[in-house]
Amino acid sequence: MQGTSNANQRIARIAAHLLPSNSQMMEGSSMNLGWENCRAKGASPGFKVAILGAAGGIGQPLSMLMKMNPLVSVLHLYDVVNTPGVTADISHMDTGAVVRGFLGKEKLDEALTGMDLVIIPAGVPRKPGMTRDDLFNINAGIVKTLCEGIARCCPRAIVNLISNPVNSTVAIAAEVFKKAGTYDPKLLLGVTMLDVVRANTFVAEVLGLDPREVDVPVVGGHAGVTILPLLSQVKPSCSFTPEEVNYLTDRIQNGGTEVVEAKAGAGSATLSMAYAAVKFADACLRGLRGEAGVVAYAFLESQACSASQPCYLDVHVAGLEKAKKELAASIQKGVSFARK
Ligand SMILES: NC(=O)c1ccc[n+]([C@@H]2O[C@H](COP(=O)([O-])OP(=O)(O)OC[C@H]3O[C@@H](n4cnc5c(N)ncnc54)[C@H](O)[C@@H]3O)[C@@H](O)[C@H]2O)c1
Ligand SMILES: O=C(O)C[C@H](O)C(=O)O
Repeated sequence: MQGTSNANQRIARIAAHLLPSNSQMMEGSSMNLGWENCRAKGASPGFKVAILGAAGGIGQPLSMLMKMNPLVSVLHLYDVVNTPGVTADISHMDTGAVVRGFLGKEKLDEALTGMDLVIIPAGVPRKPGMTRDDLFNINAGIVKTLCEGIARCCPRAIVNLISNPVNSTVAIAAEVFKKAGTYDPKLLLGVTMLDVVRANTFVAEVLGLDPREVDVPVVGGHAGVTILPLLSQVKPSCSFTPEEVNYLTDRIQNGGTEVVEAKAGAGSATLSMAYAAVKFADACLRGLRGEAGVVAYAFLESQACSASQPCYLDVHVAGLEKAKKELAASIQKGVSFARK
């Protein structure tokens, strides 16, 4: 993730055709476990998923929703506080996944061993007046430690990274995995699905449609101007006035701040984030099991948009240069932190 091409890491299309190699590699590995081995006592066949930061504002509803996902057979809940209570509570739900709780740093490796998918909402949230980048000093270290565990215990797992600032934490994770020799850009995904969820909702409001009928591609990173809603690519096909474009772009780019201010010091988006994280995780699991045509957006390193192969976005997206500049700086900040 260096230079211009780094700034271009942004599109995520988790299409099933990208993932067969991943599935194949996992078949032969001692970590992964084909469908049969994924069977836990009392559970249906399915995937093993760990949530790191499971007792938090996002972690709790996310754990509940993942327990309801039929593709999950084993759910590991890890946090440095309160995991036993959350685990006991969630484990009483009469759905297929078996739930296990892991409390404290010494349990991290156990929580991660054998996982197919690791979702990370660990870290502190914003308060009014803060930027996501203001969280860097605390969250960078948390993400680094957790990713070192992933490299040790489940190097072929898909990682869904939620902890902010996503534009830098993904770079930190990538550096950790590179150092461990386990980095595969296809497996490391910064979660920007909440931007898509918000865009669908706000665009549907303007168009007078049901949000479930609306599909707004949102690319780029996950902070202010780095969030790039592609309003010309909305489905169903439609057009907006310049005023609508300004209103929608501003609202989508600042949706997180809208929630932070409304919560007035009690944190940032948790419930909509848990919903978005599950939507994204479900897309990953469906891709992983070989389902065709699964498409989602995330923040990742993409060779498709390198300097030598300009991406079509370079031509069409207003604000892209601004986004690239800010992304390049955020990525570099993460890289420098991880390398020091
Ligand atoms: N990507 C996105 O779209 C998006 C959306 C909303 C929030 N976020 C980010 O998600 C993060 C979590 O938000 P929240 O509202 O759930 O915060 P929270 O404070 O409610 O929960 C965070 C949890 O992380 C745990 N934690 C802290 N250090 C840990 C460690 N070393 N290992 C494991 N767990 C650890 C805490 O104990 C806590 O339970 C924040 O950084 C926030 O900015 C991202
Ligand atoms: O805005 C935040 O700090 C949390 C999150 O990134 C969001 O978009 O809601």
